Amino acid sequence: MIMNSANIINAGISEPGKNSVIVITSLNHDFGHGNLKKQVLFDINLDIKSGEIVIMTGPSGSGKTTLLTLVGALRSPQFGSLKILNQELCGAKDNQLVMIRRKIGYIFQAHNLHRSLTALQNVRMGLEMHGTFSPEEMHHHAAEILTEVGLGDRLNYYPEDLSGGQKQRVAIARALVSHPPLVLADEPTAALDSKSGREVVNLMQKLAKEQGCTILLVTHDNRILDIADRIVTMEDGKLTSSLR
Ligand SMILES: Nc1ncnc2c1ncn2[C@@H]1O[C@H](COP(=O)(O)OP(=O)(O)OP(=O)(O)O)[C@@H](O)[C@H]1O
Repeated sequence: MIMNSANIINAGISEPGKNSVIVITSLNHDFGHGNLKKQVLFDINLDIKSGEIVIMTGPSGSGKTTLLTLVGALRSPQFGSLKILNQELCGAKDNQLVMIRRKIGYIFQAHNLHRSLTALQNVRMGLEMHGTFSPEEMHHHAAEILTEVGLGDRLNYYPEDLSGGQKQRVAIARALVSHPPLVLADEPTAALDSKSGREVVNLMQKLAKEQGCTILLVTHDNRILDIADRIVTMEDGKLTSSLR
């Protein structure tokens, strides 16, 4: 593992908020209005440091995906405080949410690859939205990270010609190609057999540690808990425990 400053800082005792990528304070969230109003998150407090891999587990319907989408700036927080990379998302304007999204890599259960694009073209998309790379640079970086995830001989394959594990590896390459400081993953192994699931999380862990990025991963898969630096549990909309 390549040690970077983030790992070294995390090895010691650190103050709340310092070197934090995610700082959540007294966060509540409701769905619906009036009689249909339902509170799904209650007084969430969480501080995740740079370079940490945190797994969130908990029963179905407990609020994990809701919290992940709030952290990912994919829905707007209503009450409390949610700071991602020092940007407050409560009350943030749309363009501020868009800027934050560019700094986050997303990996979902269903890989969400574009069927009409090759593996290489799908990964390139992870760079195109930044608008800072030439076509040659995008090609080079996409081919390089696909080779790193073991798909150097599948660059021009379409998703339908790849296995589930290979598709998820393309999704990981797409999420990490721009070296985002934060990666959010929702059930990344749910559609995979245990061997492919293990390969996929090992790969996420390796790339994340090399790049020094922070990962927040939601899973029901007990077989992958060992990759976490910390495990937090959601129950009935409350974070009930935090184990290191
Ligand atoms: N868009 C929505 N509108 C209304 N209610 C919602 C919405 N999204 C989620 N909910 C409700 O919020 C609660 C939490 O859902 P959420 O998907 O966050 O749970 P989860 O822990 O991720 O579940 P799972 O493990 O099954 O994915 C559930 O009761 C769900 O029905």
